[in-house]
Amino acid sequence: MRLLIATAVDSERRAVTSAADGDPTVIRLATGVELHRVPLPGAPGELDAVAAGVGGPAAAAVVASVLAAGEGPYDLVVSAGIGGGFAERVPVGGLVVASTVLAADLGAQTRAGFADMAELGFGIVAHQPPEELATAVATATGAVHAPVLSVSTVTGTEERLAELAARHRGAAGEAMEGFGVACAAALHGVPMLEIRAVSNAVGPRDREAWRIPEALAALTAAFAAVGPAVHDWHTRERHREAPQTSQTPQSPEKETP
Ligand SMILES: O=C(O)c1cccc(C(=O)CC[C@H]2O[C@@H](n3cnc4c(=O)[nH]cnc43)[C@H](O)[C@@H]2O)c1
Repeated sequence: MRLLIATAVDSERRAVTSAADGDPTVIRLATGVELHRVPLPGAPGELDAVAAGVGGPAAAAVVASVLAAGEGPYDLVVSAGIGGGFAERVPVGGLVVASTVLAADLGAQTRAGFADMAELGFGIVAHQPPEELATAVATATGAVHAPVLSVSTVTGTEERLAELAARHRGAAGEAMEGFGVACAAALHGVPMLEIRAVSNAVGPRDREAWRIPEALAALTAAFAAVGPAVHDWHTRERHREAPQTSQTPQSPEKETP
């Protein structure tokens, strides 16, 4: 089993790979993108981590290029990193595993308010990670399992917080890359998850209140714990896909004279 983990920056990538023992093997692709490969903690397989850049466009471009580069095949893509948390659902230092990955600000401003790309007739604004897997990973990591919003602008006011919370009731997290990673994974037919470690509360900008080291430590703990849940899901998926073998004994082949 092989997983591709896309973080935005190097510190997040290191937080992921440091869940495994030993130094990563670095694989430099023709594009210059670096994969940092470690054994998957707690299960057979490998994990390739890439720092794909901040924001959805960079994440989508890099993940799509890695999936096309031939280091796989990958069984799962994970968008992982720090993120904002909606305070009533998850504390700073906590984790969110996305039940839905939502493009929260991709759309148009109309006189009647915001209209998203789906309402405008331009495709989808939500990707669904495999429900059984996301639930198992949330349980294994102690994460909140709820929608995560992908935005291009980090929320920095009460007004914006209220607007997003009203439009996406139940959302627990906000980050920038999930939807881009999900688009790339979907293009290649690979299942996808998003895991966010909360570095700050979504709301009025307060850079002093960000807790990046605590969130990175939570990210490492999450990746130390996900292996068995992912392995069990992958095994079940393989059994679902495998053709049933016949129980009827085969008659011996006739020998040609
Ligand atoms: O507000 C600032 O001054 C500032 C300075 C440096 C970086 C930032 C970022 O917004 C980094 C975004 C980066 O981290 C993820 N992230 C973390 N918290 C949030 C959030 O509340 N809303 C959206 N994204 C967040 C994001 O996925 C990026 O990778 C700000």
